[in-house]
Amino acid sequence: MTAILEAIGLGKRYGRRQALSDCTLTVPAGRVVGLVGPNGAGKSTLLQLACGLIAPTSGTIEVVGGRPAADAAQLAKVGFVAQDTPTYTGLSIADHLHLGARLNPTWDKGLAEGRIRDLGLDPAQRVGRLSGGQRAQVALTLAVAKRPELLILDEPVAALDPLARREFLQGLMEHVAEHGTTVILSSHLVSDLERVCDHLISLVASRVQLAGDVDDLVSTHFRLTTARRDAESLPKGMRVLQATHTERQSTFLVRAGTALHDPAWVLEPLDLEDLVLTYMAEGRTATATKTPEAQR
Ligand SMILES: Nc1ncnc2c1ncn2[C@@H]1O[C@H](COP(=O)(O)OP(=O)(O)OP(=O)(O)O)[C@@H](O)[C@H]1O
Repeated sequence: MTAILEAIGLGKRYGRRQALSDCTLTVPAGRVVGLVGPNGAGKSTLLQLACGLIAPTSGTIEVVGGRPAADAAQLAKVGFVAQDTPTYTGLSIADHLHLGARLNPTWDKGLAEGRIRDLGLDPAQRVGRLSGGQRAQVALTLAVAKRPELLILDEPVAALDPLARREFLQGLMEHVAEHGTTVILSSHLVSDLERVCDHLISLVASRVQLAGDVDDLVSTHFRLTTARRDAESLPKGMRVLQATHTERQSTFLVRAGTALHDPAWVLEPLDLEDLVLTYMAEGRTATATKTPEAQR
């Protein structure tokens, strides 16, 4: 497996606030990676460290074989669309494309102009007059026309309506299919991620809680329903993430390394949304049980 991002003990602290802690992570190349986690979990911090906008306070990070933003060649390998899809409101779309061409040695003029045309946008239009969805598309066009090896998108669809979101993600997937770009995409919309991602990273309370291929994660997580019993009585090797009980019945959300067979159990696979929410809830409980001092 070729890694496109490798972090070892990566951390970022702002004064007394730890934004990211002890993050050790390998992101395989050629994937569309979903980054999830509750507000303030450290997603933007990790993405900004990956593109070199901020420097770590501990540990190391390498992207596409080098230190983020180390030099012009390294900058050219990574495309980044920040959370607020920044653009110059007073400039036209064509001005943005000219700027992109001047600033990026690997600029693909045909790709940029073709994308704007396919979107039905007028290059003479001032970007400040575009809708949020159209502005997001312009920002994505600027990032992909660099022809980066790694494309980092920080909640690019957060402000878009469901149709604009679908179109944005469709455009992204078409680009990935054609150019093989690795994408890391943060979002709170797990159903969107479920459609486009094949690898998932979950951050909770500044720490990596879960990382892996979506297929592997989905095939090892289950909802298990049985006659009422304690979690401790389940076989070893099964990790119980959540347990609920009625008078007669127990339901466990579990992670199991091997296939589960017991005629007394009803097993259902967890979809990605259930899985993500279960881990988030588990992370919240763990954080809540820490002392306030330990959380700082
Ligand atoms: N420039 C900064 N100065 C001080 N604290 C910061 C700064 N940037 C982020 N933080 C803090 O670091 C933590 C992680 O923030 P971050 O923006 O990475 O979270 P996030 O997971 O992207 O959140 P959201 O989903 O709300 O966008 C938060 O507690 C935040 O307040």
